[in-house]
Amino acid sequence: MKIDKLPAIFAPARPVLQKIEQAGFEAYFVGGCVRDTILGDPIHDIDIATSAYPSEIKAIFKRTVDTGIVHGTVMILDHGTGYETTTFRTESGYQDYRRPDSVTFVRSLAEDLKRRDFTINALALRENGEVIDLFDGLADLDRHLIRAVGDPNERFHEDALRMMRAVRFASKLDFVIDQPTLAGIRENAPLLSKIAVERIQVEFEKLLLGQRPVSGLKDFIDTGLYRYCPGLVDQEAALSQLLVLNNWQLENAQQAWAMLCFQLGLSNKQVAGFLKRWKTSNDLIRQVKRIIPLVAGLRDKSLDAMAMFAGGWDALHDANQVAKLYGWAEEDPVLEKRYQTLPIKSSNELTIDGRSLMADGGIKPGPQLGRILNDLTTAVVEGRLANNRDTLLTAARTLAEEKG
Ligand SMILES: Nc1ccn([C@@H]2O[C@H](COP(=O)(O)OP(=O)(O)OP(=O)(O)O)[C@@H](O)[C@H]2O)c(=O)n1
Repeated sequence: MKIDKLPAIFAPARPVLQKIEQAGFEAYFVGGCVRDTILGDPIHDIDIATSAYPSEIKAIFKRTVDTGIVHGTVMILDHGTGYETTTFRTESGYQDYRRPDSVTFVRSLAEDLKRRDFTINALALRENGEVIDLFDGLADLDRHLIRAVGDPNERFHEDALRMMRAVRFASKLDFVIDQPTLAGIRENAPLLSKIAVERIQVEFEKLLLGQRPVSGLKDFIDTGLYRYCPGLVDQEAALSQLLVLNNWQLENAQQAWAMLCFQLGLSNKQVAGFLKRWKTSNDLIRQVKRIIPLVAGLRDKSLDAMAMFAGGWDALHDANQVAKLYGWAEEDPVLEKRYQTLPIKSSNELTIDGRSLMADGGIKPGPQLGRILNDLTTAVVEGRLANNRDTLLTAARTLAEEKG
């Protein structure tokens, strides 16, 4: 097969291949960029495979960065764009830089392609648009099939993360996993426990955010992969409940993890522990902890002004997206209007603060000051007091007398 017109993103990359070829080596576009070109999906980055060793690439190009030299990867910098260029290799432990000795360089493209994970990822593309398809990857793209290249057991022993990649691609592309490949996952699932959690996390998140998460998740559960993921071993029932929800579509990582934590029934305290085991960022943990009470508020129809104020718009929007899965969401514009009509959206907007309560309201410093400030904030958010300086100072004095 020959692609007559490559997507525009390849235009500046073609001279890079030509230059490597002119130096006497082979070079091809490989991996996701070829798959996505044929599917007509957006392409994020262009990977190159070559017969040249990293030192040889570095001799050809002036500007390179050693991004993964032990794995044979050098980034070529060309007119502001980086191209990851990797020497043909056979290996186990893709991207696992703790195991650099698991790589063997080879000089043939066929050797390289046959150690790749799935047939749809084992296509190579020449600079002139010709596709090299040694394992029927084109037919599998056509029939929407995820199939290991050669023996699934061998592929999963080389890198157990590939089992997570299979379920991720099933969700992301809305493809089906071929039976022998699925059987291979079932058999080798325990190998996942050897894989760094950070790598599993990336794939699982992509699964949850894919086109058809329910299909990837079904395979994730049926093959037993979930047992080797942090905090999920006892959660088959809760995970399976997700499969009966209409095919859902989430927008971002915080929604995905909030949905998962909510579905698992985790308290806000447990959320932090669970997500730490998954090694997500602290920022994500903070966001999820804001979203979950809002989802519960939508479920219980108890979402009041103070809850919306405390959560903020971003968390509220995310919570509504999660609530959609369960049929608890409010119409987006209705929710937005409710939020927009809050008298204030942040405590910065209050016409008083701790300092003015002391200076102009005569309130003494101490815990009482904090309590009064909280009461005033709530009263303004709930529309019981106007956000007017004199009104609030008077109310503060009354509260101070009451609280004595
Ligand atoms: N565990 C892995 C990881 C990657 N690959 C090979 O390396 C290519 C590039 O991998 P990567 O960039 O991680 O993923 P993509 O397939 O490009 O997919 P995406 O960009 O959507 O993540 C894959 O297509 C596949 O040929 C592999 O065989 N085994």
